[in-house]
Amino acid sequence: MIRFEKVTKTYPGQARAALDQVSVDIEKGEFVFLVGQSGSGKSTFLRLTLREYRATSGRVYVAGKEISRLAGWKVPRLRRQIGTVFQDFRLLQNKTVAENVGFALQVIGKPKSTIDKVVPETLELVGLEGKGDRMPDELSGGEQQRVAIARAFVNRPMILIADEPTGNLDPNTSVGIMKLLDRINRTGTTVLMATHDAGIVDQMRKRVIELEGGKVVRDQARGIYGYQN
Ligand SMILES: Nc1ncnc2c1ncn2[C@@H]1O[C@H](COP(=O)(O)OP(=O)(O)OP(=O)(O)O)[C@@H](O)[C@H]1O
Repeated sequence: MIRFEKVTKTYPGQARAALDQVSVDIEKGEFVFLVGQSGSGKSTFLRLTLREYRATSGRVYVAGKEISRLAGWKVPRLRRQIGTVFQDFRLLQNKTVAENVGFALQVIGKPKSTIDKVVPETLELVGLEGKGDRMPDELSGGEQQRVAIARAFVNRPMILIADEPTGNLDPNTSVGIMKLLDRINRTGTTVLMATHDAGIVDQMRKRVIELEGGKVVRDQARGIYGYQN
């Protein structure tokens, strides 16, 4: 589903590569934690997967396609297959919960009848049934993250990328968010999550890929967080 072949990314003006000859293979349906100290290259890995950047050398494949060579006009189609969730939720504050989730379908041209059916179903899936008419600022942090996950998942992407999704949440709330991501993963969606949350990684026992100075230093099935902050 995601394959990096000797991928190097050097940002303009930087002497050191942010990712250095990284090779990784992630199968459909896997749940993978990406760990490593600040600056180790986690965000760069995620951004290359989304084609926000092109690799300086090497190849990045998503769903069998080599995306570093993808024509620019095909990038939106790629991104539609990848849901994204961030630490800071990134909800549209002037739209209701249902509108935030429905907007993702609206922009890809889905008819209103589909949106009216799928949005409540997805809100129910994330445990927010009945809260569609609320505004984001009327929700707790954990609930706002559930809205963000609903928005990322509403068109059933093949891949869900989560960058520190529990970074702003207390431990109990984080457990709820992880249960939800696990549930989404069980529907067949590949989940790739960058995190500094040792407790969560140790509890979930999923595959752990550790980066250090832009290199993969560990790739462990049913792994633990395993490094000191
Ligand atoms: N746009 C950019 N321009 C120049 N250098 C960058 C850019 N983005 C990241 N870097 C550098 O690339 C390296 C890897 O950064 P990256 O953001 O991928 O790390 P990270 O593991 O995601 O860190 P964090 O945990 O703090 O989010 C760092 O040395 C960083 O300074």
